Amino acid sequence: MDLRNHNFTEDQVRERIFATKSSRLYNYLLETKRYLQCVRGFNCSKWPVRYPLDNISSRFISEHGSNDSAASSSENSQDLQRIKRSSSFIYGLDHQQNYIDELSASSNLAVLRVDLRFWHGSNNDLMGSLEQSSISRLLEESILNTERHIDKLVLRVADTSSKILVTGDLNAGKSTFINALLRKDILPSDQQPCTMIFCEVLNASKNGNKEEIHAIKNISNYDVTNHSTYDIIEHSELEDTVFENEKMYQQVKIYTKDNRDSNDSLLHNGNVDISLIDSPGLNRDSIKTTQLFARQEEIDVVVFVVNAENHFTLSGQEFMASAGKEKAHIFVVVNRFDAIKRKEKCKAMIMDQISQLSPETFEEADNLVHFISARDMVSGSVKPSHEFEEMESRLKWWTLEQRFKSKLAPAQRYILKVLGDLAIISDENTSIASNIIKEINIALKSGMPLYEALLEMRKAMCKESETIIDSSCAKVKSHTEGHLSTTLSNLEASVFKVEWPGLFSAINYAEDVLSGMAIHLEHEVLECEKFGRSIITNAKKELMSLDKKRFEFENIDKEDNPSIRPLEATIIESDSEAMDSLTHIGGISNGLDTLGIHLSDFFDIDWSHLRVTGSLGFSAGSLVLFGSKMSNINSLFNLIKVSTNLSPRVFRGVLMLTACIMGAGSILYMFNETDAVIRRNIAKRIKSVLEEESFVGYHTDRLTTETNRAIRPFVWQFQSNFQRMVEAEERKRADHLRSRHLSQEAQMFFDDLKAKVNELAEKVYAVNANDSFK
Ligand SMILES: Nc1nc2c(ncn2[C@@H]2O[C@H](COP(=O)(O)OP(=O)(O)OP(=O)(O)O)[C@@H](O)[C@H]2O)c(=O)[nH]1
Repeated sequence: MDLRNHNFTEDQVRERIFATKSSRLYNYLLETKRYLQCVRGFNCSKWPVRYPLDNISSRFISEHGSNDSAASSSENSQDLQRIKRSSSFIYGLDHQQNYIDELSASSNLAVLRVDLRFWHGSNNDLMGSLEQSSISRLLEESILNTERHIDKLVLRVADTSSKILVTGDLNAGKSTFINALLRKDILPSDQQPCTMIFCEVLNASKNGNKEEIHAIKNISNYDVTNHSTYDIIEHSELEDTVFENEKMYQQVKIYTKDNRDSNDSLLHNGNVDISLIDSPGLNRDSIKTTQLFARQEEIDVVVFVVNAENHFTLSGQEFMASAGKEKAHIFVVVNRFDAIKRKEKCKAMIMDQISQLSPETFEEADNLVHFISARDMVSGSVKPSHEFEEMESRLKWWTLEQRFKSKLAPAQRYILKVLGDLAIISDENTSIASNIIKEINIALKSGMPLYEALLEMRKAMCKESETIIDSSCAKVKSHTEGHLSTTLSNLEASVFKVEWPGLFSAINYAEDVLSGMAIHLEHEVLECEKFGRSIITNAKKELMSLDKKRFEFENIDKEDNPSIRPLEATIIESDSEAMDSLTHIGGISNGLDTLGIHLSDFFDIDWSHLRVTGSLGFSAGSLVLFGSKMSNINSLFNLIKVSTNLSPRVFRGVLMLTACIMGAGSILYMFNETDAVIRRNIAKRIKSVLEEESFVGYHTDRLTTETNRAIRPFVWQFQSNFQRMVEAEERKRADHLRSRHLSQEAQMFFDDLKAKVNELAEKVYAVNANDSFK
């Protein structure tokens, strides 16, 4: 809609255009901030946002608060082009050098640079010294700073007021000039240089329509609605405060009413609230502070008051040169012109100075340079001169005009720069993500056969390790069982070597036989234990050779599994422990330990057949036979059978004779066979005791169990080594899958961001902030 066709005044048209553009830029600023927050959130929670390394500068080049007036259409156009052509880079997991090379060809980031003051070196060193996570953290900080700056710009775009800074040489008449604009004697003025602090004059509407003077100690905390952030002073105290400033105030804000018509008033002109800031006169102490003040973003216009009698002093020249860099145009008021006699000469000299100090201002001199006498206007008692009126209307026009440049253009320019950076970052991250996905797909595909082979190998080798332990235990079992059973069967033979000392030492002999058999048995048990150890040693060797095969499994990266120790090391460390577990503790049998010599050990009595044969038996009549063996008895009965054909008398005689012979034979036999009887009886008793307590079974079980126990930990370790290898492979695959998923997410996120950034950039570019009437 063309507003000029609707009978609006020029100011109204300008204001409406300004309001529309402000509102659009306001929303674009918020949208840009949302994108930054999204990138920051993505960086924190999902994906360390990759950063073009050639944008890491050793000094943080802050774009914040940069030359607002330098914002130009051509620069914005360049930013837009930068967004459109933001290039893609090749980057992969192992392509860091490639990455750096490619990056050198990339466009530069304008705002989202990271601060790397601590780093001095080449990009190659950088990759070594800086992890991706550190760069991401720095980027996050940079994004946060950018968001904070956007917050400031949002406030600035939303702020409808404008600020005019009035500065100039000492005693040039700055305070008088402001009073003249307000038609009020509000600021103290003196012939002596007097203003010590910045005094801002604002419309009372900004303070709930109350006329008050706020003296502020800490301007950064100042809040007009919070009384604790300032002191209210009376107008009568203002002079002392401004001239002496004993309480060290940083700034004074004077809220005043301008009862004039809005067309006449500068403070409330119907469209924009304008505030005027009186500053201390320029000298060596104040010039830096005033330069800084003038550079502030909220200062829309700088009015430089020159004393017509002095022209531009050195301080004035210095200020003009420095302010000209920030604000190309300076509104120059040459005051005290009434005191000049040769006015044209004075004008020419001052114009000459301006042409050198600020050519832009000189070019717009009709609008921007005015020769006046402010003192004539104080209190509004006098009708303003034509020059003063002209200056006043030009100042109002210039202030409103400048708002486009000072408020909207920086915001527009800043948004385009941020969007340009986001486009470059999006491109880079999309490209990196896509390369990561490709590499992961290759790694997953090529790793699959290896993984399957590993699983297969684990299955076979774990089975083999179980076989080793089972066959070892089976060998120990059968050996112990067989060996100890044979030992028991041949127990008598084990003491053949014990010498028979004769009948009178039969007890000693029996004791020797008993202990000899016990020693023999223990020796045989030890033999079995020794056999068990040899089996364990073999089993370990077999396990070690299996473990070597595991360790040498092709392509398995040992560095991935640092926790897996070769089995050999563990076996060597625990060797003696494993062997000791087979050694019996205490005696080999409880019964054997308590077994003593019995009287029956000396007699060969078989109670089950009710027969007694022995060394001392000799009763033929009672059919109880002594000192004979089964062969004797059989002979006797054969003899009896033969004798049944004899007469009773003869038979009795034969019987008696036989008994005598047998008795004598038995005595003789006793002398000859006692050692064998003792051995036999003791062996029999030992066997019976050992059978009762399952001697063979006990030792067989013990050695089998201990063999199992000695080998089992190594089998477990071997199996767990394999398990860890498999788990490491599975972890690697899971990591790959996770990174692929993240990379896919990142690819989509940055693709989407790039599209949104492009779209927004077009809209921002379409706001012609530099031209208020288009
Ligand atoms: N002749 C003449 N004197 C003026 C004019 N304007 C101001 N003065 C006088 O110049 C002196 C200084 O005026 P101020 O307004 O205090 O000057 P200032 O620049 O604010 O002074 P500082 O802030 O202290 O540097 C006063 O005595 C004024 O009366 C003018 O237009 N003509």
